[in-house]
Amino acid sequence: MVPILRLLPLPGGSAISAARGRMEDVGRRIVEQSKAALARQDAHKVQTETARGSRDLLSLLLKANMSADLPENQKLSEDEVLGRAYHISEIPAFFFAGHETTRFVAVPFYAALADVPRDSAATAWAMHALSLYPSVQQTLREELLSVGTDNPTMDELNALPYLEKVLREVMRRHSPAVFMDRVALVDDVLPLAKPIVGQDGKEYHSLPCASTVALSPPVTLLNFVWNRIQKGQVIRLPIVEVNTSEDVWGPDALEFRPDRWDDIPATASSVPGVWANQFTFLAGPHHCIGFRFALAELKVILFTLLRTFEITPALPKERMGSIRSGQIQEPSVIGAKDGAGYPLVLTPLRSV
Ligand code: HEM
Repeated sequence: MVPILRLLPLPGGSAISAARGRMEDVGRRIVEQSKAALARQDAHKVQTETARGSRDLLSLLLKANMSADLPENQKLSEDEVLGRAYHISEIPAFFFAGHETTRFVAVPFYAALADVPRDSAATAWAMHALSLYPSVQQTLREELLSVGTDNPTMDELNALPYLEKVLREVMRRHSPAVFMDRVALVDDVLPLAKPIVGQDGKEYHSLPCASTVALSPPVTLLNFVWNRIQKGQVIRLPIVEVNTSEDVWGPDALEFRPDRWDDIPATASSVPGVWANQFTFLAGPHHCIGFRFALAELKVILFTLLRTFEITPALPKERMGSIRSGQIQEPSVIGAKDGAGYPLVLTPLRSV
C-alpha cells in the first residue's frame, strides 16, 4: 500500500487563541514545577547547576531570579513569575513561533496543546518543492545517502553543500512568514530606490503617508499625502515580495532553482536579511531568534525523510496552491476546505 502523508493545516482565529490559552497553562505548570524543584536546592547548588546543568531558557531565568546575589528590587515578582506577565507570555510566543513555522511532527507537549499532529509551514513547503522537482530531490538524496551514518552530527549536516542550497531556495521561494509590520516611532523620510506614482497622479521619491486630519472649528475631514512617513504609521515589510523580486533575483526569481546559490546576483547582497540575503527571518534587533534552530531542525528532518522515502505529489500540479492564515502561508489544495490538509505520497525506498 502506498502511504500518504497528510500535512494538517494551522489552526485559525479562535483555535489559535484556545491553543495559546493552553500553552499558557502548560507554561504556568512548567514554571511552578521548576520553581518548586529549585526551591528545594540551596543557593550554592543552584549556581553550580546553572554553570553545568539545566541550561534551557526558562531554568536559567528562574535560577537567575532566585539567586542570592540579585538585589530584591531587581527580582521578578510572584505575579510576574506566575501571572500573565511579560515572560510567561513569552512561553506561548516560543511555542507558537517555533511550531507553526518549522515542525510538522507531533511532539508530546504540542499534541497536548492541540490534540492533533500539527504541520509546520517550512517543512511542508520543503516537501512540496521536492515533490515537484524530482531531479532536485534525487540529487539531494544522493548527497544525503553519501553520509555514512543514520545519526550525523550538525557539523556533518552543515558540510553538505546541496542540502544548504536546497534549504536556502525553499526558504527564499516559500517563506513561511508572508509579512511583518513595524511602527514608526518618529516622523522620518524613507527614500525609495525607484520613484512611484500615487493614486493622485503625483510622483513620490520617498515612502508617502496618506492621512486624514480633523480640523475644528468647523469640523472637517481632509486627506493629505506627505512625502515622509509619520510617527505611529504602520509600515508593512513584504517578506515574500522581497524574496521573489525580479529586481533583486533576476527574471527567474519565481522559479525554484537551488543552483542559483552558486552565484547569486550582486543585487541580492543589498537585502539586509539576517540569513542568506533574504527576508525570511527578517533583520535588525527583532530578527527571528530561532532561525538557527529552525534551519538545523529542517536539515535533520530532510536528512531522515529523503534517505527513507521518495516524495511525490498526490494531486496534479494545477490543484496545488497556497493558503494564508494571518502572517503564515502554507501549501494547500486549491479550493479545498480550510482544514483539509496537504496530501503527498511517500514511498519507502527500502523496507523500513
Ligand atoms: C522556518 C521557521 C521560522 C521562520 C520562517 C521564522 C520567522 C520569523 C520572523 C519573520 C520573525 C519576525 C522577525 C522580525 O519581526 O524582525 C520571527 C520572530 C521570532 N521567532 Fe521565528 N521563525 C521560525 C522559527 C522559529 C523558531 C524555531 C523559534 C524558536 C525556537 C522562533 C522564535 C522566534 C521569536 C521568539 C521571535 C520574536 C523575536 C523578537 O521579536 O525579538 N522562530 N520569526
